[in-house]
Amino acid sequence: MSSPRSALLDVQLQLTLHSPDRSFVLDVAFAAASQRTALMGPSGSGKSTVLQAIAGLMPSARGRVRIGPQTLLDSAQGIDLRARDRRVGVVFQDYALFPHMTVEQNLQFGLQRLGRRIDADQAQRVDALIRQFDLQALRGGLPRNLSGGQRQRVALARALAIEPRLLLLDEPLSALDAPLRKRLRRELAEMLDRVQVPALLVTHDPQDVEALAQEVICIDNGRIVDCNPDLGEP
Ligand SMILES: Nc1ncnc2c1ncn2[C@@H]1O[C@H](COP(=O)(O)OP(=O)(O)OP(=O)(O)O)[C@@H](O)[C@H]1O
Repeated sequence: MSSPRSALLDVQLQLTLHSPDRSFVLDVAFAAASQRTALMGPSGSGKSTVLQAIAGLMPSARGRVRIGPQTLLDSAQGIDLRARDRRVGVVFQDYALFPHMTVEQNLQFGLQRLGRRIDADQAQRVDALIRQFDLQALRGGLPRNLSGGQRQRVALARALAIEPRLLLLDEPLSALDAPLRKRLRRELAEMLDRVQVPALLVTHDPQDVEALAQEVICIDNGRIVDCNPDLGEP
């Protein structure tokens, strides 16, 4: 498949996951031109696997991943950047904050190289994110003492600390109850507008798509499918 020149995100991935009793084959190709794209599909269809492969967390993935002009993976050309070098920020379903680290340490984590302290520019960036996401009063607190909304802000700020080329959000609202979900959906939309980093967002919820995405890609059983299949009605 050729990649449209205007694509922000150009993805073509093949991989197989094996367990003793079954295998799952993922074979997808899609391009997204929008700043915010939703990836929708039923449970088990491969959404998280796509995000992990884009982030470089699936070593067996083959194919191609480009963000604008940057190639992160091109198996035909022998390019396969390590996860750290891809500069892809991930917000996991349950936020995956490090429980023993403070808010500030969570934000610093992605910037640290083994055994080294972060430099002055990086510390400034963390400070700016703490201000931007209104986390000043919480910077020394531990994740277990934060509300769902505060955790979401920390997770997003942490993903942005690495100055990502792309943000991947894996069901960022699914851990929340309905009223909070509604409020945080709005806040997330505003935050994503503000940060101006392209985002690919996994969700099951059409309301998330409406509020957060300009384009939708649908996946089923490891394949890209038509989001609005023609039902053959007159
Ligand atoms: N090691 C493995 N061996 C075989 N199949 C696996 C393995 N790991 C995951 N799978 C399967 O891969 C498929 C895709 O999983 P994935 O987590 O990407 O789905 P998903 O669309 O994100 O689902 P959900 O919406 O429930 O989070 C699932 O059917 C899952 O059972």
